[in-house]
Amino acid sequence: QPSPDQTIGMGIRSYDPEDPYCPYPSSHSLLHIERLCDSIVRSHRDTSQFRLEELQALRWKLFSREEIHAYQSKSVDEMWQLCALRLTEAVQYVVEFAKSIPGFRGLGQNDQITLLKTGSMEVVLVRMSRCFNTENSTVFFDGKFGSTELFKSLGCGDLMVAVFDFAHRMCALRLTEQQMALFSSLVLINPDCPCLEDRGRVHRMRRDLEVCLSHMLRRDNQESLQDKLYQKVSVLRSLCSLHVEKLHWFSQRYPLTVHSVFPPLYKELFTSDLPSVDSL
Ligand SMILES: CC(C)CCC(=O)N[C@H](Cc1ccc(NC(=O)CCc2ccc(Cl)cc2)cc1)C(=O)N1CCC(C)CC1
Repeated sequence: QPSPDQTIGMGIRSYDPEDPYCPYPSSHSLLHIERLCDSIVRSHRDTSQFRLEELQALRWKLFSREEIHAYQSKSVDEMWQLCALRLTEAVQYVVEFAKSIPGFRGLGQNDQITLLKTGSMEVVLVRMSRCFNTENSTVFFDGKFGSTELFKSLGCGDLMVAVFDFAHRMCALRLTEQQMALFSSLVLINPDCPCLEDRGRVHRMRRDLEVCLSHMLRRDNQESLQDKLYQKVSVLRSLCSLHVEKLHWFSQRYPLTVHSVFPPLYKELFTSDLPSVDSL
């Protein structure tokens, strides 16, 4: 007698729930999809770095003129180190999120790292909208909210404008945490990544996540959001390559800083040298 979730909805063949990505014909039981949604939403909540309520409570805690002046008086490499540290922190939470996406751990180590190398920065930029205040264009950084002027000494004003502009546009979509969770998992599970070893398996994961997202948007009566979200992916890619480009510019001018002070995880994810696994 097949167990209930092996026959509900489109699913016609039983599958091993322990290995949700064993190859089976393109059919998913509704229960499988709803379970997948729930587990991704839970993972997002458990790895979101800051709860929305915390960020809401802090959103009018702005830096004073003196504090802003202090940041602007930091040297280029000092400010870069601080931002790289914050970026690495944010990436580490995204790595934990990725590892708890059903099926991700089932991928080969190299494919996990390949997906993280490209996707983790993109998810950081998606999540960043949670700590962005569109009313005064400020972002949570180092305990308070600051505008682009805070980052003047980085010497990459164009990137800052692009990052803040993207945060504005993400906020305009007014995603719920559930929708952000699913969108983040879609950004990470990218079968178009170059040099994937088991592309088929990533494809199957991706297809289920797409079914999850459309299922959720239908439930939220917001199907129009689907196209807007998929359009955001290309902006994310360009924003990430701008980050990497600026990092190369910076590492040429301050090679010692990048090679001695930058957080190890950051060097692996955003530089071309071969990744190691343990620091993940
Ligand atoms: C609270 C949670 C919900 C989410 C927490 C969160 O999103 N933290 C981010 C992480 C972050 C940090 C830095 C950047 N980029 C830059 O600084 C551009 C220059 C650059 C490029 C490359 C390197 Cl190596 C170093 C610096 C992107 C993101 C954060 O701390 N932010 C948001 C973005 C501004 C620019 C800085 C402050």
